[in-house]
Amino acid sequence: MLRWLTAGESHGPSLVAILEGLPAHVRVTSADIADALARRRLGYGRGARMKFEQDAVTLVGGVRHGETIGGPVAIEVGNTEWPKWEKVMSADPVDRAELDALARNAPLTRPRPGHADLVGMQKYDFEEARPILERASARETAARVALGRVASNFLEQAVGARIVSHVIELGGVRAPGGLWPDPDDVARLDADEVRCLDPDTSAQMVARIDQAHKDGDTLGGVVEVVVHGLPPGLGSHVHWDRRLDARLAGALMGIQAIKGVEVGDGFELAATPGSQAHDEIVPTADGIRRVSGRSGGTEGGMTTGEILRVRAAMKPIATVPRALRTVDVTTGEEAVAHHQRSDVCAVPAAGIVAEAMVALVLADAVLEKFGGDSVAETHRNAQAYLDSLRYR
Ligand SMILES: Cc1cc2nc3c(=O)[nH]c(=O)nc-3n(C[C@H](O)[C@H](O)[C@H](O)COP(=O)(O)O)c2cc1C
Ligand SMILES: C=C(O[C@@H]1CC(C(=O)O)=C[C@@H](OP(=O)(O)O)[C@H]1O)C(=O)O
Repeated sequence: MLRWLTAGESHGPSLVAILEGLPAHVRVTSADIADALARRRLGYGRGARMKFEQDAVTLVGGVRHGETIGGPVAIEVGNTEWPKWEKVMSADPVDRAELDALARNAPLTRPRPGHADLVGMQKYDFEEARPILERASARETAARVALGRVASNFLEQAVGARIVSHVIELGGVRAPGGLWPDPDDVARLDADEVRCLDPDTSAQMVARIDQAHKDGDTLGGVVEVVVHGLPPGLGSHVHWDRRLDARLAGALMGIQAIKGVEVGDGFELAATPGSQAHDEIVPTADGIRRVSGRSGGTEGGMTTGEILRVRAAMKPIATVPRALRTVDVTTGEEAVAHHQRSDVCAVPAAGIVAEAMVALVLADAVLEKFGGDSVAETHRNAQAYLDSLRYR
């Protein structure tokens, strides 16, 4: 079983992440993790913080000379904004007068609609939103992306699976259907301002972001994660919580601002007659295959061995520059929500986070099926299983 946790606040000294249960000899370096984190910072429409903050990666445990050694992998991602927040976010008590003198520490009593602010204050008994928004912030996704890179290195080395994501909709602009990226498209996608495969759609998406920026508004969209090279039989039909599609959906919905998930053609299938909705099975020189990929590569909660395809819908950024109505909780009077700075759109970054979540779920499912205390053992077990399928 693969277990993982993250901790840390948006303006704290660092985020920390632990991945436990990975076999030994997974090749991974700090440069790999820094590379994954750099991909998460890409994307047209992100706010000022992405430009002046760096992700400072330290591999704290579980890796020696570029390979995992079987113990928990611990990663620290430093927040380079920390010096400005040292007093406001200090773990130890700080003199009250000193805190009151800091403009940065002004109490956030006008909770922002669409954020965890208000309900978090009610639930955790705080008079202002700072302690809530610090942890609710999607800054935390940097820690997930760091772990996701370790998981995706494992997947590639153990079973040869490779993950890629792309943006298929942004601010209502949709890419043409049926474009599924290949792992070799990653560099091209990363070079595109909105990580969209189709250049014309990409230009329209960028124009839509510019317009939203001018209007003091924000945008959401849809990302698709595509995985090539998975074996059939990850997950199981036998129980709801072992179904791979349920596990993927839960992991994707666990990303900040994700409000919908589809597996394969998802909602569109609901409107399609059965004769055209399923993937027919045929014999080929490559073994038994499906002629289409509408199901998204799962049947009965298990991978089919075809391309896995899942989508996640992100709501528009909730800190809207043209601030929304709220209540000042100190007076109970109507007010406008806090706004300092914000992303106009973070859909391209959400795609990188979605890749990480999918990698973590799949790495867990691979280990559940094939086990192994070294990557070579996982690989041998997977290969023996694939060999046994030759006639099925
Ligand atoms: C990569 C990424 C970046 C985000 N950046 C912002 C941002 O700059 N401003 C903002 O208001 N929300 C941003 N969000 C979304 C909020 O974190 C999220 O909406 C908020 O925590 C409330 O959670 P909920 O939308 O899941 O209810 C971002 C989300 C992601 C995945
Ligand atoms: C810092 C990151 O994203 C942040 C996520 C976020 C939010 O509310 O979720 C709000 C913004 O932070 P701030 O309020 O400090 O400007 C984003 O910059 C990051 O992704 O590394």
